[in-house]
Amino acid sequence: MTDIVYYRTEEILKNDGKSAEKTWIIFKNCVYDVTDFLAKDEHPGGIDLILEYGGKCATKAFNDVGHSEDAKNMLAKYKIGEVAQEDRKIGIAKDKASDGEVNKLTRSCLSRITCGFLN
Ligand code: HEM
Repeated sequence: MTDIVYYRTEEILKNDGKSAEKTWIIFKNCVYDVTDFLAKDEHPGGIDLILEYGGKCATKAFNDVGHSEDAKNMLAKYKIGEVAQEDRKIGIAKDKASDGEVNKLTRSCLSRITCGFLN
């Protein structure tokens, strides 16, 4: 089993797709490097919508659109790690839409790995 990589707020924020080449977004306390997805230019909602959340939490925006399971599966492929525990309730990582979701004790191991995508 691969160890989970935890990222600090400071590092996530840097990868905003503007000041850095990489675009990372946070979804449900997990970190996704969506640089390659953006390079493909295949997002039906356009690149700019995603870039707006570069380095930040996109959970609410992503959920509000009502993305399909296909979209969630697509996103899952870009996961690179999780937000560090100590940063989950502060700053850009503050994630009201999914507070503590990754670590809910009632979740199965599988759901932790998939970041809740399967339930
Ligand atoms: C990298 C993460 C994302 C992936 C993989 C993704 C994927 C998709 C996919 C596959 C669709 C087609 C409809 C569907 O299957 O649900 C879609 C539509 C859409 N997405 Fe995303 N999306 C992402 C992030 C976002 C974000 C952060 C926003 C911000 C609001 C957004 C806004 C939209 C909108 C508005 C549509 C509808 C476009 C239309 O119908 O014209 N997406 N997305």
